[in-house]
Formats: sequence, structure tokens, C-alpha cells
Amino acid sequence: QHLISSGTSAVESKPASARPTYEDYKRQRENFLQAEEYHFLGANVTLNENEQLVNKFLMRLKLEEMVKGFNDSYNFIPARHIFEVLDRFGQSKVFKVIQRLPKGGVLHAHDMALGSTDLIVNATYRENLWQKGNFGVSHGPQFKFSKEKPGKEWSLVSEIRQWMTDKVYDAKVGEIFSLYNADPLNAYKSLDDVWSKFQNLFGSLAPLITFAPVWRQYYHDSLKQFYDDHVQYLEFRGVLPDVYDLDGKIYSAEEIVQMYYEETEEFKSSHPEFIGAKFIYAPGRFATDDEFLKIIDTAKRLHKKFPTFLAGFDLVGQEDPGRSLLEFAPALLKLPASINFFFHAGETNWYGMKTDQNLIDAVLLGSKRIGHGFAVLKHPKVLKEIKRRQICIEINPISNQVLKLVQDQRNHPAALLFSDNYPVVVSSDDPSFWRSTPLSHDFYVAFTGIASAKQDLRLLKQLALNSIEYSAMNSEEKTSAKEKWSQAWHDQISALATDIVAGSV
Ligand SMILES: O=c1[nH]cnc2c1ncn2[C@@H]1O[C@H](CO)[C@@H](O)[C@H]1O
Ligand SMILES: [Zn+2]
Repeated sequence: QHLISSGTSAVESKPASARPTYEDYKRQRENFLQAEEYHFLGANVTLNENEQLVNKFLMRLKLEEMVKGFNDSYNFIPARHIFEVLDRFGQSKVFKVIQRLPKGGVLHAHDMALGSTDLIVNATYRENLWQKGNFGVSHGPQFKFSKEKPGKEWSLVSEIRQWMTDKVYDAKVGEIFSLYNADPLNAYKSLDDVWSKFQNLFGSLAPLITFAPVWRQYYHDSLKQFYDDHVQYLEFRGVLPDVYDLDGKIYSAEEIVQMYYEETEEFKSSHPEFIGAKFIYAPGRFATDDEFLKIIDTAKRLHKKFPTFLAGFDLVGQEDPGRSLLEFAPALLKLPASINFFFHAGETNWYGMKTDQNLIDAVLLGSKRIGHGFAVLKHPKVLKEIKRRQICIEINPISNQVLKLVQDQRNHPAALLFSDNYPVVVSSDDPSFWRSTPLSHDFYVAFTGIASAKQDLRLLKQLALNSIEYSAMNSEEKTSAKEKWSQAWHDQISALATDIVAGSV
């Protein structure tokens, strides 16, 4: 009898008193494997002729890389820390194909860590920038834009650049605003250790990046980098820090979101293939009750002023020491139901603590998507609910590695989500701080390191489609987004197919 196609499941059928014949066993085995593939994320996707050609090529490359890794996992990029293998991505042909594919949208990324470090370096070439202190081993100087010298210990960056040389100065800035370390496994002793450096990065970067002209430019240039990585849509989280200018003006939350909105509109009109961007207001989870009252008020005001550009609300910061969703629940439940929740939850290695319980609260509070959900496998009932309610899990593989939840991507819990068609998207969280591209590095790691060796182009296509489906766009926006993505996908697949036939890829 067939294990899968016959009505009786493996569990229902009694253990055989006799052993199966070899033929029966082989047939059952065949059915078993087929059933597994049947459940894969992407299994429902069909591929046309060109896509099949690209798929065959891509799978040959993927297999080559996997066989090399299977023989010696030291050769396998996803098995190693990204900082040890950053230059190896560029040598991978699979990576090159992934770079060219339209990947849909990034639904999980953060305001001050979107664009590459170059953008931060560029900002330090602006006039009126001052610094206090020197470049140390673990931290940099303080920065500030100001018409006048802010105090005795401050010097003009333009003057320091003269004696230091631009080359040296740029390199120092690049080092300071990144978690990159050539020896990452020794550099960071624990998750808390790397998180403290990570959190400090945001703090020290803020005075540089929150200068209004830089704020706009950084966001605009980041969108361009996403676009160049074939990402056509973005939903990003932001804390809305104090943005300032040379006249001493401090911008309100509304004014900051207005800047994002204007830059997005401008970018859309100069890049017609770009679908757009939305903003998720995501202040820190360390807020006191009093601060949270103000946060709630800001969320309501922003929701009123930007009913579509504001996608929703989230809370950010290290989850283990941070306050739990349960603590905020009374206030959160009073927010109008039209404000979507996109909570970070279960970004932890702990089990049975308040952190992984955030997953349950995220579900019960009606979160539309869950950021990371790293601990979700430990909560089968949550797994059931996210499928039933179609709550999308936003996985960020490289973030999880750099922030020390997983060392070897083959151990990433999202493998289960990929094996059983869960609602899931792949995102990059803070690509700036790990020197990765807006999405290609994470897609590559997910495709080769987390997914089954058997999962193919259909997985990548499904992930792109999911990023539209589970976005905060309304149905009309989604329809037009799908058109733009389909067009780009079709064009790139055709171009790839041509290159493959010509042997030029
Ligand atoms: O993966 C993450 N989990 C939780 N918080 C994060 C993550 N990445 C960035 N931030 C938080 O986002 C703020 C900037 O928007 C930062 O303050 C940082 O704490
Ligand atoms: Zn995040």
C-alpha cells in the first residue's frame, strides 16, 4: 500500500507484523520524498520555458557549491560567519544570479542601517561638521553639524581630514560604523556583547545621520541601493529620532515622516519600476510607561496624517532585556484596530522565558507579521496559528548570525518554515552594519544554506511573491506591485536565459 496516496496515514496504519518487501519499501520511500517536496515553500509555483532554463542552470550551480561544501563545510559560505567569507559571495555564480533576480520587497529593515557605509562616509564630507574626540579602537569621535564651533574640544572635520588624508579618514569612519571584524568569532564574546556594540552604533551614528539634509540624502541613496539590488519595494522600521538642522530646529515626528514620504514619492517618479515604500513606526521597547503614552499618541497622530504611508507599529531593541509585549498590552489594545502591528518577537535563543512568550502575545495582539520569530519552533501552537491566521514570519538570516543566535545557517530554524510552506519572507534587517547588500546576501544564504538542496527557483519566486502578498499594501497597490514585479522578473529571466544560452554568465 502507498504511504501517501492511500487513505491511511503512516500513523493510522498498524505496524506491519512482517517486514515490507524491498519493492514496497522503495515505493514507500519514493512517495515519502515526493510528499516532502509537495509541501515545500514554492511547490505551487509553475515555471515557463525560460524560467525552466534558468532554473536548470541555477540548480547545477547550486549543486556544485553544495557538493563542495558537503565534502568540506569550510568551503560552504552559509556554514561560516559572513565576516569571514564576505569576499567569497562575489565569487559565487549562484550569488550572481540571485543579484540579478527581482526579489520583490524588503519588509524588515531599520532606518539607520539601510544603506552601505559609503553613505555615512559621504555625509562626513559635508560642511559644518564637527567632531569631538578621536578614533579609538572600539569607538569613534562624537559628531555634530553646527554653524558655530560647538565647544572648546570640537574641531572641524574638514580640517582633520587635511592632516589625516581623506583615505585614512574614510577608512576610520567605515570601521567605526560597522560591526565588521576580521575575526568575528573571537571579537564578540556573547550575544549580549555584540548587542551592546550594535546598539551603541545606532547611538553614535544618530548625530551624524539625523542632520536634516543627511537624513534625506541617506534615505534617498539607500532606496537607490535597494533598487540596484533589484528590490522594488521597502517597508522599513524607524524610531523617529530628533532630526535637526543648522538653525537649531528639531523636527517633529510628522515632519520626519513627511520627509520620508516626499523622498519616496520623488524616488518613485524618477524610477518608474520602483513600487514604493512604507514606514513602520518602531520605537524602543525600553520605554517607560510615561514615554509609552507619548509614543501611543505619536502613533495615533501619524496614523491620521499618513493613513497609507504609515504601515503600522512595532517595538525594537534587544528583546531579552527589553520590556515584553505583555507589559505594553493594555496600551496597545487601546490603539485603533486600523493601526497594523508588525512586532519583533522571539528574537532569542531562550525557551520558556518572557522573550519567546512575546510570540504568543504577538499572535494574540493581532500582529500581521512577526519580525524574526526565531524561537517559533518551540511553540507548536504558535506555528499552527501563524498558518491559520497567515501571519508572515520575516526571517533575517545574516542578522541572526551576526547577532549570535545562529552560527551555521544550516541550523537556522527557518528551514522548517521553508519545508512546510509557512507564510515567510526573507529580509536583511540592518545590512549596513554587516556590509551586505540590501537583500542578495540574505537571499543567497536562505537559498543555499537554509532551504533544502532540492528547493529551486520556485522558492525564490515564491519569496518575492510573498513579499508583496504579506506587505501592508492594499489590494489595488498589490495588483500594481505584482505587475511591476512580474515585468521586471520577466525581463531579467529573459536576459538571463539569453546569457545562459550564449554561455556568457
Ligand atoms: O533585529 C533587531 N531586533 C530588534 N531591534 C532592532 C533590530 N535591528 C535594529 N533594531 C533596533 O532598531 C533601532 C533603529 O531603528 C535600533 O535602535 C535597534 O535597537
Ligand atoms: Zn529588526
